[in-house]
Amino acid sequence: MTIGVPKEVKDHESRVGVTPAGVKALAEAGHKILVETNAGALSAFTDDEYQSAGAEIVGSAYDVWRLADMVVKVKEPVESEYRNFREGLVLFTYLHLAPLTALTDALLEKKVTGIAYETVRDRTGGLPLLTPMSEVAGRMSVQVGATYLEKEHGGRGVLLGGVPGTPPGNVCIIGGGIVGTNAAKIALGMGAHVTIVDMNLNRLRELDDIFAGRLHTLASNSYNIERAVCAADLVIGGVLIPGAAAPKIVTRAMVSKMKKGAVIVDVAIDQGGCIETARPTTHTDPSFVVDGVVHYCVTNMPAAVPYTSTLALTNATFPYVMKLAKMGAQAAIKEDAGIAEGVNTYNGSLTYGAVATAQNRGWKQIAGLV
Ligand SMILES: NC(=O)C1=CN([C@@H]2O[C@H](COP(=O)(O)OP(=O)(O)OC[C@H]3O[C@@H](n4cnc5c(N)ncnc54)[C@H](O)[C@@H]3O)[C@@H](O)[C@H]2O)C=CC1
Ligand SMILES: CC(=O)C(=O)O
Repeated sequence: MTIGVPKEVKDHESRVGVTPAGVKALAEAGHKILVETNAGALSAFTDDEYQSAGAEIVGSAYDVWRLADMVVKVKEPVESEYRNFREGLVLFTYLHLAPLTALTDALLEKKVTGIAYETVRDRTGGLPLLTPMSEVAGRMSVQVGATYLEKEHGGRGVLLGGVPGTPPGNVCIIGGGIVGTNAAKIALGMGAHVTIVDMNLNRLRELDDIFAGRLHTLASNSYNIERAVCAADLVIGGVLIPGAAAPKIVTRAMVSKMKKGAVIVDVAIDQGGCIETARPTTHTDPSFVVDGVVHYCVTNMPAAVPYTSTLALTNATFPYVMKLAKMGAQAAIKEDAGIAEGVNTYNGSLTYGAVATAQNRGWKQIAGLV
């Protein structure tokens, strides 16, 4: 199979879909790998390293897309990349289609097989290709939030850990999954007072055990959420219903009652955001203020730490890249129920129910199409 690795074009996206180590393993297995020049440069991988590992370095993104059977990326294509879509192309990347109707239309129109990292499942029902970036974004969310809490950045001037004789900052984390757990680790490490809200009571029990009672757990309902966000200096949004548009569980009215200079980091913004006042932002222009509350809603947070993020992401994605290359997408989808769960578009059909619900359109089960 010919595998294409284009340079990412989304704002400040500095990760890359395959590392030189991945290229070496693919080349040894007999595959041809086309890497766009400088695709790995911001993750500290040079063209020379890719070439030594067995890749062909290609001068233009257009040629990488045109010549590849499967394109392996990191982020959902931006509009300027849609022209590269063509029938039969396999695209393996984050897609986050629920809030992205134009991208969904383009993939369907060109009959691209779109396999979304964020909906691939493992045998335990987990999301193995979302997890590593949720770990990164969860940990980052607290350091970003701490920075925006500084007066200089529009915040209320609270040091999360406080110092002896002063109260610590209050961190409220909505969603106790991978983002939430990793945010809690860092916030507790900094000495903050941490509350974590989830609708899954068993998850709250696990968190209580994991953190040995060092954080407060709260069942998710609008009464509890309003009280918790109003008391918070930093609110972190980490709610997910896989593939679906995130539910807006922190409302505009709640935000209006928050402390002035408090900070919201809505990590779930890639699925539309779980805070009603959130809208997607970029690393170039990451924040805005609503009702005196600073909002940070960058849809590709891990791009800020590309060396860590590329390694963490490709550690997880690479076995799937290898399997898709070895078997071909159709056979891999038939054989591996977890990969089948990743298929969001196939031969002109939408194949993921939660995306269809978010966009109010029809869909088909992938099992009936391959
Ligand atoms: N902005 C960025 O750069 C990044 C964004 N993300 C996003 O972060 C979000 C969270 O991801 P993960 O932590 O991996 O998901 P996860 O599935 O591990 O955790 C989500 C949690 O939300 C909880 N939840 C669902 N509905 C809820 C409700 N109504 N109230 C309270 N809790 C509720 C679930 O019970 C679960 O514990 C996703 O949208 C993911 O795509 C992840 C990485 C990077
Ligand atoms: C998960 C995701 O959207 C990201 O890592 O950019």
